[in-house]
Amino acid sequence: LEPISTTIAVGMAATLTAFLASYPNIFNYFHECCRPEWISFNRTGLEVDLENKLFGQHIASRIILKAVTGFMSNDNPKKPLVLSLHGWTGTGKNFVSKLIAENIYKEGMHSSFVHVFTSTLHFPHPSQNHIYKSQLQQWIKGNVSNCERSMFIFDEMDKMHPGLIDSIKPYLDYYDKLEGVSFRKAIFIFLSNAGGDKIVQKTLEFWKAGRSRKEIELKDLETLVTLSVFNDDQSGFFHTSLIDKNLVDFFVPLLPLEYRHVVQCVLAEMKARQPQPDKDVADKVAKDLVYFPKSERIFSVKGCKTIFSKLDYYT
Ligand SMILES: Nc1ncnc2c1ncn2[C@@H]1O[C@H](COP(=O)(O)OP(=O)(O)OP(=O)(O)O)[C@@H](O)[C@H]1O
Repeated sequence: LEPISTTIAVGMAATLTAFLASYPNIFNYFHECCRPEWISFNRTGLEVDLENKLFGQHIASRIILKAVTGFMSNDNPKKPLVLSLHGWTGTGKNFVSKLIAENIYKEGMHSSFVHVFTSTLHFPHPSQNHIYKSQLQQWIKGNVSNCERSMFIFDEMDKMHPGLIDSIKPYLDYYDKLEGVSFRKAIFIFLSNAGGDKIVQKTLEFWKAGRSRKEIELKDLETLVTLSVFNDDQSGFFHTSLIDKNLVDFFVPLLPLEYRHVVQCVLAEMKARQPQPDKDVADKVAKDLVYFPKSERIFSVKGCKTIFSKLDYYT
């Protein structure tokens, strides 16, 4: 009979060998790298997250699940995935981008393959646009050559200078390779408030007609949003040919949030902080927010945006 210590040692050696076989470079196990161990799409995870964590956005949930699933399950996409998310403030545009990132990258938004640009923060001075342009192009190219499954999120896209948007256009197109780099597996997500007022108008129309919000379909909003974005001279999309060249694969409208959605947001945040969420406190927080339009007071002016700091005050 072998001593127990020998059996354990043999077992450990076998485990170590198997481990080293799957990780030829042990460094990759601990350090994020561009490999399936770190980047792999979890469709069920995204579906469950959209269902349970994103409130009041039935259209966005459906499009995003379909778009991301289709793209990530295609090993040879013809172009990068380009999503343009539109909606009123605090309706979940950044939040849903985070859910996408978390279900693709093990490190979620902290992944070194997820890059966020905020127009007013990263490109504040129009006079520097020529510098921003080449920096942005170099940055995108460098990151995609490092990892083709990179994700780029552009926040406040409506405040981005049209020239800057134009400079990233080639990367969104159907090119096989650009200067030796293929961009076809990258994901670009544009976030903006552009078209948000049209989405509000339509949602209000349904409400006034006594129709359920869930009856609103993408076709009720898509043309409205693209037209208003395209014709809005305040918007960065204006003058750019992102829209007329069909480089955006999906326009994703986010609906304005109602009182009941705000309550859901507060309860979700409470749950994250303590095991027993308190519905009365959630109601109090939601009641103290401002709702519009003035006569009907249906939609939260700031969506779910400010509730987190308010919650500290109520608990
Ligand atoms: N539809 C939603 N469902 C669940 N939580 C939401 C939703 N909308 C907003 N939230 C919560 O509110 C926070 C702020 O929302 P978020 O930053 O996503 O808004 P936004 O649409 O990007 O706003 P802005 O246009 O002002 O940038 C999120 O981190 C999330 O916790």
